[in-house]
Amino acid sequence: MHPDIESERHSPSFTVEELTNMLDGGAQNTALRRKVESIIHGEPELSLKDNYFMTQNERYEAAVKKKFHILMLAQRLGWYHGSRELQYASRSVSGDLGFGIHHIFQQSIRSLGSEEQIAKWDPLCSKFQILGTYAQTEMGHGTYLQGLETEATYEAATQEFVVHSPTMTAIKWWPGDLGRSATHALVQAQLICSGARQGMHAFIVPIRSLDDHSPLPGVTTGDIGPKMDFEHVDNGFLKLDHVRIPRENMLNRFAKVLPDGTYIKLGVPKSNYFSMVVTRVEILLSEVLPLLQKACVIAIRYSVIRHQSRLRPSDPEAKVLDYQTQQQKLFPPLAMAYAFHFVGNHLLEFFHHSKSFILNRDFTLLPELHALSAGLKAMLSDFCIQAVEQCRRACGGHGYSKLSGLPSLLTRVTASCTYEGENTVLYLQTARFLIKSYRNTQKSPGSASKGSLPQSIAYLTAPDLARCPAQTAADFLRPELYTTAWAHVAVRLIKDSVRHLQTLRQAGADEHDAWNQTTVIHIQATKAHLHYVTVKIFTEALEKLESQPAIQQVLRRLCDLYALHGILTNAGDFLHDGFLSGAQIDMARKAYLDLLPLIRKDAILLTDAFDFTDQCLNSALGCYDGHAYERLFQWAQRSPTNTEGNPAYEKYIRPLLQGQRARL
Ligand SMILES: CCCCCCC/C=C/C(=O)SCCNC(=O)CCNC(=O)[C@H](O)C(C)(C)COP(=O)(O)OP(=O)(O)OC[C@H]1O[C@@H](n2cnc3c(N)ncnc32)[C@H](O)[C@@H]1OP(=O)(O)O
Ligand SMILES: Cc1cc2nc3c(=O)[nH]c(=O)nc-3n(C[C@H](O)[C@H](O)[C@H](O)COP(=O)(O)OP(=O)(O)OC[C@H]3O[C@@H](n4cnc5c(N)ncnc54)[C@H](O)[C@@H]3O)c2cc1C
Repeated sequence: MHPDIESERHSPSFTVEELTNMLDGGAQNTALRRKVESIIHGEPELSLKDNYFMTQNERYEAAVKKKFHILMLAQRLGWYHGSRELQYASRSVSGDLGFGIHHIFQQSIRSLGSEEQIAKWDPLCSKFQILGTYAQTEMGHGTYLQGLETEATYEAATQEFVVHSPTMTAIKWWPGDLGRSATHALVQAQLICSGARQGMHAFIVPIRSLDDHSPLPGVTTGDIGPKMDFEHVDNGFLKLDHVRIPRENMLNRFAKVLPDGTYIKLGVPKSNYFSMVVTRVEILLSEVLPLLQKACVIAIRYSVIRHQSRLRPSDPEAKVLDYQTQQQKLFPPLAMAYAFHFVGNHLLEFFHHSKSFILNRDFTLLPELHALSAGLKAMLSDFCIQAVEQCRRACGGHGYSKLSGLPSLLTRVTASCTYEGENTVLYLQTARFLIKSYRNTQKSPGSASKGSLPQSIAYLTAPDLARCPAQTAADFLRPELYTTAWAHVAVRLIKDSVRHLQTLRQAGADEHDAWNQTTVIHIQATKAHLHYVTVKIFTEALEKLESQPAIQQVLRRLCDLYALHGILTNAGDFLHDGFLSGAQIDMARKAYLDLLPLIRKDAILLTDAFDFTDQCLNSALGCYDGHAYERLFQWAQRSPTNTEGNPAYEKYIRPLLQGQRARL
């Protein structure tokens, strides 16, 4: 153990194991996770160690090999499909597995299929007798689903749908697991029946032979080529030329087509968008948050073994984590990593609660679920991307080396601002819900349509203070004070959004122009709302930790830091109407800066609590024992740049050097 990191673990103010258990949802889960990890790390086929040296083809093959190997292990050990064991196995290999979108395919069938369809397709998915992709995005449209061009035209005579890509821009582009793996695609296409277009519906289309994997007649498919990352996934293209599928292959929980072509709607207009809600919720905890947590672990561990410069001329060189600016870089990401753990869990709970109603065609909770999941997906992924980059930069030159693990975390998390809905577009969905809801509160008291507000926006009608009562820096460490402050700003900005819309409308702009010309303002309001939501969820989660005071205290500091960091980086919004004065901003800043050294004491333990194994972190800088330099040196020796000779020397460098010598 490196003494610089060992000393950080000497006098803990809380029990790391207890915090790990809490993050895992109980000690029995921690024990199970560790058992699975030890099995996974005992299998050489499941090692991540050569990942940084692989080509795109090698990454894909390695990911498929790992998936295959894990499935064989699961069969042997009795880990059933969807079990916790398999989730932990995936975490152990950092999700670096093939067939991730097969899971989305299966979940989409569960959300959009009837019970009979689920009974037919679900076991095939669970047993990997078919491999699926979720094929929605096209070359020409990803966001605007009404603009999708793929057509599924019903033919009553044969009781079949003819699925067709009529243009170049209709080619499906991006779906994961499509390029080289999938045998079936869940194709989102415009339904045309009895001559009428009915909007986007989901169809199961077989695309590759189950015998020899060749594309089926009418199917042109392949991989879309090199990407920024996600090299382990074969994102693909799919062109369909009048491919025929039986009527039963339209997923019909929310709509169906009768044999004679009559269209029957069973849900609300956007029911078929439900699969996206499901995925947005799922990816936050499995694919986005762990990347931020790992970046924090790596950067904070490295920052206690990295010495650079002196705090005082007479001192030895300081650990870089002792510089206030380094703490300012790394502790807000750490606070986010904890905040988003609670936010993700809260969203998951709300999702499970709403899902059963929605599947039974009670859509009362859908608008709130959609608005909350879309907004949180956008905000959490935006913040995680910024925070991972901050962690990378906090590691100086070594943060630019792939061997640190940080560049891969960054390029992977970067995709999350685009997939499952581009973030701007998702913020605007939340904005639409906020504005509609706020307008609803303004209807006259007797109006029939004025209902009670959904829980996440109930604060819109709560009594509001015009001025923040804080008189000292310590006041800013009161959760009710900063939660109220965020509520005040969010309500003011939402009102402002509505006012701007009204002003433009009164000036003669039509509804759509007025919307477009105010979208920047709506996004500002939406972000304030989401700040409020995350602060509120974090503070409420901590209230429940009364029985673990040491953990409550250490997390409370992170919660305070998260809330105050948000206030200070958006100070203008709080100063705008005089809710906070300049003097109060100074108090908030003092409270914030005073938190940094307190968090500093526990920083390593707070990262240890995430309990990522060294194999899973796969970082030369971030290992538990702190021996970063030794690992960097050893790992660099393994690089093909050092092991495979240098053909450029023979071809160019030698002739160049020898040619120059001849002329000397
Ligand atoms: C191992 C895994 C690693 C990770 C792998 C990542 C895999 C990635 C997969 C994918 O990316 S799959 C493709 C995902 N694509 C998207 O998310 C597309 C984004 N676009 C949309 O969601 C929608 O089209 C839109 C942006 C919401 C706009 O749609 P549209 O123009 O048709 O609607 P609007 O007119 O704006 O709104 C109408 C109305 O509908 C409500 N609404 C919209 N979406 C939903 C929904 N999902 N659920 C419920 N309701 C929805 C919206 O609130 C409006 O309601 P009202 O205000 O009219 O009441
Ligand atoms: C790694 C990765 C994996 C993916 N996996 C899948 C998959 O498995 N299946 C699948 O179907 N798709 C997948 N996708 C596609 C992804 O879902 C889309 O790329 C995404 O939804 C964004 O759509 P787009 O590309 O059309 O962006 P565009 O909508 O073209 O975005 C371009 C710009 O236009 C802006 N814009 C668009 N509409 C509006 C608007 N109404 N108001 C304001 N601004 C707007 C956006 O904010 C953005 O700045 C994947 C993408 C990636 C990167």
